[in-house]
Amino acid sequence: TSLTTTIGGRTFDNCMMNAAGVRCQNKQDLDALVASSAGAYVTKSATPQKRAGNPSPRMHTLPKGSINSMGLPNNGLDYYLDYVIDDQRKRPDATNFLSVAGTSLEDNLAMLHQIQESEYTGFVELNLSCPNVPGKPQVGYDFDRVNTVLDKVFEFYTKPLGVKLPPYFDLVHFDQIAAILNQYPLTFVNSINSIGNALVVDPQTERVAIRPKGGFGGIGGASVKPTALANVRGLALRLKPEIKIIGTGGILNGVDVFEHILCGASMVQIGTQFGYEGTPLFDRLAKELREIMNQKGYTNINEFRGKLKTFD
Ligand SMILES: O=C(O)c1[nH]c(=O)[nH]c(=O)c1I
Repeated sequence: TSLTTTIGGRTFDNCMMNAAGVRCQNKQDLDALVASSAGAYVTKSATPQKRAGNPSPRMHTLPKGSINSMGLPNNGLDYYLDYVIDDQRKRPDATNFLSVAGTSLEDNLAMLHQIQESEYTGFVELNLSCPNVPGKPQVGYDFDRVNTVLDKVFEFYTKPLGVKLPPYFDLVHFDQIAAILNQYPLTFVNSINSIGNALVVDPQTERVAIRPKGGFGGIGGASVKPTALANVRGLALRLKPEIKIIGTGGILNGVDVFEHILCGASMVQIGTQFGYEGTPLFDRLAKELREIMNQKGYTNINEFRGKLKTFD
């Protein structure tokens, strides 16, 4: 049973990888992903300069997932661009993802110009959905800003690029965001980012769980899977077929991977659970997905991608 998948003309021997932000901030993390059975890696979302991020405690684990308000801590674009270019020289046949999350249009354009001029030939994931930079609304929830950003980007950027989107909660919003995205030569769309600005309370101490923003942060893990599947399916039904979908959110087991692919995902990313389990996760998920595929008689993931049934 094959878990290979193709996006933007690049073939990945495994349809599973990490989600940006989790165990991908420094060279050691990324080397571990390279050494793992993950089909690719994505780097921690970069800003032009190194950032310390929000004050701790800024991440808290829950039985049903996690809450975080990291605040975009990262080593700066140069660090990650150097890493992916060095890796590309060593492994020219591998395709990976460089995530960028400027806190302004100018920063995003400056970073993409730098990447465009570089020898990097891999994918860029433009993060339009960081919920945790105080005072900075998520671009993904302002449709005019999404249009403006993509207009400006595709004036000059010619390498394969996708966007990381926040979860939407209204079918009209699926219609609106898909109508915008379908106008651009996007290689992929990654859905979903964490469910932003949730609140976790500790009833013992009667206090919030994390320090930044009065305790408000993005939720990941098991509890977000129904929202993640809805967004993957909602976009799969609306986006032009050349825009592939990366499914992220609520993946703990092989069955969750299967469900994301059934809803239309070509690749899946794992965040919260990868944070807990580390790279052995990818071996476990592949084994579990293969078991499901064998039971159902599928030999590759193309046979069931997007084949979710409805009652009608
Ligand atoms: O707080 C973060 O660093 C963060 N946290 C998230 O849950 N999603 C994001 O895109 C980011 I950039």
